[in-house]
Amino acid sequence: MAEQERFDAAVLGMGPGGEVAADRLLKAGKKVLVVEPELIGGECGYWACIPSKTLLRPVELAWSTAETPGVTTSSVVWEEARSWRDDMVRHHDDARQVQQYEEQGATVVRGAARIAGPGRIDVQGREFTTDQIVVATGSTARVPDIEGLDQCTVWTNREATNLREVPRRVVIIGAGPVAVETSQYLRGLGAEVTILARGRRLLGREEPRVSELALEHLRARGITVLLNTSAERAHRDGADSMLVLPDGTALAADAVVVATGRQPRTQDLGLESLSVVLDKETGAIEVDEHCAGGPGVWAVGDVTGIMEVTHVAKYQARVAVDTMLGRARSANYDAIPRVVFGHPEVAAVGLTREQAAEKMQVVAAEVDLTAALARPWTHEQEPSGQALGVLADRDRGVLVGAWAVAPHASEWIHQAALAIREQIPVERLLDQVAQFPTYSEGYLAALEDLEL
Ligand SMILES: Cc1cc2nc3c(=O)[nH]c(=O)nc-3n(C[C@H](O)[C@H](O)[C@H](O)COP(=O)(O)OP(=O)(O)OC[C@H]3O[C@@H](n4cnc5c(N)ncnc54)[C@H](O)[C@@H]3O)c2cc1C
Ligand SMILES: NC(=O)c1ccc[n+]([C@@H]2O[C@H](COP(=O)([O-])OP(=O)(O)OC[C@H]3O[C@@H](n4cnc5c(N)ncnc54)[C@H](O)[C@@H]3O)[C@@H](O)[C@H]2O)c1
Repeated sequence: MAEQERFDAAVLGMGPGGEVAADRLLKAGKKVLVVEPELIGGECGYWACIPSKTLLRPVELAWSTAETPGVTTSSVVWEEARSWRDDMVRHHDDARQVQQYEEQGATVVRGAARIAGPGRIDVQGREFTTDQIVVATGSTARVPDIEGLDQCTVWTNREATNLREVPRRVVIIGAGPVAVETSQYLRGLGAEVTILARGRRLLGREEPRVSELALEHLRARGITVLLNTSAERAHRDGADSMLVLPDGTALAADAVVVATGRQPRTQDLGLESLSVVLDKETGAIEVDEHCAGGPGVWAVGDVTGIMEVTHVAKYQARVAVDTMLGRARSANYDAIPRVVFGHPEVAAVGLTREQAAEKMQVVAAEVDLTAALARPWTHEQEPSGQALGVLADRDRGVLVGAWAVAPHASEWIHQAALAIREQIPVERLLDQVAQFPTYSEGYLAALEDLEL
């Protein structure tokens, strides 16, 4: 008979969702099993958030430096930037993380977990029993079904964030956050970059105005953005990967980056042995407001397909574990910020105007930050394309959405997140006093323009 050990909880997958769940359970004194086939830190730590933000940083600094009088224009030294990225992804070595979890009392098992039945986990022939299972197995890149693409040099987020050499010509398929961020660091590192967007705009989840500004900025950096098109077929021609567009244009690339969304990792997990429901279209685990997928089973992060960002994975883990520990919480996905890092940053929170108009009498205002504020001019010499938009419910007099395209927007969007989530009346927000000269002052300018 196989070895059997009993645990209070088993965490399957140690990306940000799994890590927060495990940390919280260990702090509560629980006996915890953690299972991870690759590296503790997950996709986010090694192939997504961390390396992409690390590669964007030298690029944005080089671009900022060029825009700031009195500083020597710096160029990015690839080998040094790469070395910092390698440090940030821990050279794909998680020995310290394993040790830290073991020191906290966890049992760490390397391997792919399979659920053998309620409360039963199998990892490559080792069996464990547990009262609770937390599924935090994340997602993988979805590769589009394009004839001949398999003959090409195709990069998912994994190769794109861990590149060793910068390709000369890159074509990116997709127009979401991954495409917009990746295009900027590759461009800043010297590649010729073309984005193929199958829709009319970039960042299709955001306000059309956000898409317009993002497009302006990318094009100003020399990134080619082709809208309303995609690769119809592909083939290899010597060293070149060739993508053929519907109008017959053939694009040659040294690497084709697929940035076409994510696939929740629910296959081969043995979920059929539990009363868990998977979304028919995406395969994501359906969860209730406590992130429970069934009795004794919880799911957090990308595997739920709810909002595939790290801050949501971590939030869901807090909700699930607190509920498991008898302090029931319900997840509220209102007003969770969405950010696209780059130069400048794009940030948004709450509803878009189209979404809001279905539910309420909506009023909107947009402020050109370069016209309204001093800060853009003390930040760079010739600022342009920087704006803040706000949306309010006329009847309730509260904000329901906001977006910004400007430096550091990822940080100061949180003021709108707080106002929306807590439904702070616009009247009260108008009495806030933001420090001078900052981007935060933009809120007053935008709120004063709202015709409530
Ligand atoms: C290029 C890119 C950049 C991004 N940048 C950002 C960003 O800046 N900010 C942000 O908020 N979000 C960002 N995201 C999204 C973010 O990476 C994900 O939302 C986040 O990683 C989800 O965390 P998770 O814990 O659900 O899963 P993951 O990070 O995917 O981790 C899941 C873990 O489960 C493990 N696993 C898989 N199968 C099994 C199994 N059978 N048994 C046990 N373990 C298993 C995997 O090996 C992995 O370690 C980015 C995504 C991409 C692609
Ligand atoms: N800063 C951040 O927080 C950050 C950064 C990167 C990614 N993420 C998250 O990671 C997830 C994945 O991002 P993403 O940009 O890959 O996905 P996405 O789902 O946001 O966008 C996918 C894009 O690919 C296009 N597409 C899909 N299938 C296609 C096909 N067959 N041919 C051509 N185009 C196709 C879509 O039209 C869309 O533009 C998202 O949820 C995103 O929010 C977050």
